[in-house]
Amino acid sequence: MSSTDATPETGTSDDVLIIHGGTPLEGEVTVRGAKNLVSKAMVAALLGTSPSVLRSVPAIRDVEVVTGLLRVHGVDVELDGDTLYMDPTSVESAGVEEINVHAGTSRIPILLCGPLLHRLGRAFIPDLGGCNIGGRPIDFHLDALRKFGAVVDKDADGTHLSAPNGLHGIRYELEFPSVGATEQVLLTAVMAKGTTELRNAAIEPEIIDLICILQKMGAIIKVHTNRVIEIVGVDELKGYRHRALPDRIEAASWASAALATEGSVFVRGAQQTDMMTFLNVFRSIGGAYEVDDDPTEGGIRFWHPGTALKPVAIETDVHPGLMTDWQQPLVVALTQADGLSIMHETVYENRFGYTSELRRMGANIELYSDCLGGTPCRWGRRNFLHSAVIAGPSKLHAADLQIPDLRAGFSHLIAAMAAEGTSRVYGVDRYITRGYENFEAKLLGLGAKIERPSTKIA
Ligand SMILES: CC(=O)N[C@H]1[C@@H](OP(=O)(O)OP(=O)(O)OC[C@H]2O[C@@H](n3ccc(=O)[nH]c3=O)[C@H](O)[C@@H]2O)O[C@H](CO)[C@@H](O)[C@@H]1O
Ligand SMILES: C=C(OP(=O)(O)O)C(=O)O
Repeated sequence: MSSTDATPETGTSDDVLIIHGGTPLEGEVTVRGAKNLVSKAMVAALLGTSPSVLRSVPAIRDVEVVTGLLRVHGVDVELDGDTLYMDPTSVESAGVEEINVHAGTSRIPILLCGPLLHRLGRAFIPDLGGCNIGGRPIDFHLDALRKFGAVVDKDADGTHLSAPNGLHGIRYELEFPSVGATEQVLLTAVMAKGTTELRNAAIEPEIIDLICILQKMGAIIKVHTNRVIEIVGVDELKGYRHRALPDRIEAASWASAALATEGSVFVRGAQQTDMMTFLNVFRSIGGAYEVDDDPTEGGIRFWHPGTALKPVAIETDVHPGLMTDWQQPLVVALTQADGLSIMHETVYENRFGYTSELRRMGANIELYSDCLGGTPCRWGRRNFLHSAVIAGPSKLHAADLQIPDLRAGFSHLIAAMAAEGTSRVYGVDRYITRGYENFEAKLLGLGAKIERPSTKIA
């Protein structure tokens, strides 16, 4: 599967942000619904026989992409402020070309399979987008769909699926607790005939929120201990009303930015329960935080305490471990810690590409083909052997940076804000807007000195 994000292009046009670094970020930002839930919640709306309403929807490109996909299938989608209304009562199949136009850079089309097979008896998956962070196969998805009873045909356009004999519940064990494959099984099993038992499932907060949505729609889903999820198929689901859980990746990105720039940022909407592992790491590094758990106005303030940051040895993992999408902004903060840190990536094959740009800025980061402490990775075959060793503190200096993917891009923004001098970061519109709402306005609100080539800062 190819990725539209796969080939970073040298920025030539206006897709560049000029950052005058060296200013601590101070102030407040608000995070809305999580990118990694909202897009899936939109797919779930396809399963309903009545309209769904999703609140706290962020203005990000992934939402636009899924809106386009739902519309080509005849779903009426309207956005009012941050509330999304989706009416799937006239769902219809769409042509390959129409779907390709709307597939964009997202990985979401793969998740339409189950709902479309239930609603229309067939589905089509184009080449998928998403971040270019190593191989992103869909073998678990297709294997599970086949077991549910789908017939899968690949041709030059993409993958065509049909379900001539309907879909039936399965007993299935994932080789790795894949987020997307768990969602695939959930979205298919809720209306399959009989019961499905999924073992070694992913249990990320976004998945639990998706389960809440499906339950509101009429599904019967039991989350057992030890990564086992049981789904009893039902004949019909109705629409839902739901407020998306806040984006814990965006929240952690702002927290890391506060630490790396020696600032203080209140992230309104950030929730302690979904960020416990991050908060432990943040504190271990020496960062300070305070939780305000007011249900509407609350959030978490993150700040640099004014004393030297401490090195840590950590590894990414599936929930409840340290999220792989938290890794890149944290590494920038670790360039400022006093000593040797290790960040071991166990989820993706190739998620340290961005460190070469940090090295050009003066960071002392080496990549090693070894596991943390020489021990094998927890997930058998996931032994990708990728560790970054960060020797800090390093004085970062300005550079021209080319963003390779979404989270790497935000880490480049943080590095540029922490660095002395003026950096140019290319690819912000192409990559950052996929997952960070109004990031420029938020940066300006925090006192960052940024400008577009055509504008002047005050
Ligand atoms: C839109 C969305 O929610 N994206 C998130 C989702 O991605 P996504 O759902 O794509 O990530 P997965 O959890 O599925 O992938 C984890 C690992 O499993 C592998 N794999 C996955 C499926 C498959 O069929 N075969 C296979 O080998 C992948 O290559 C990767 O090495 O979870 C990731 C892990 O928390 C996050 O980084 C992404 O931000
Ligand atoms: C990897 C990410 O997303 P996606 O799965 O949409 O590429 C991410 O959000 O960092």
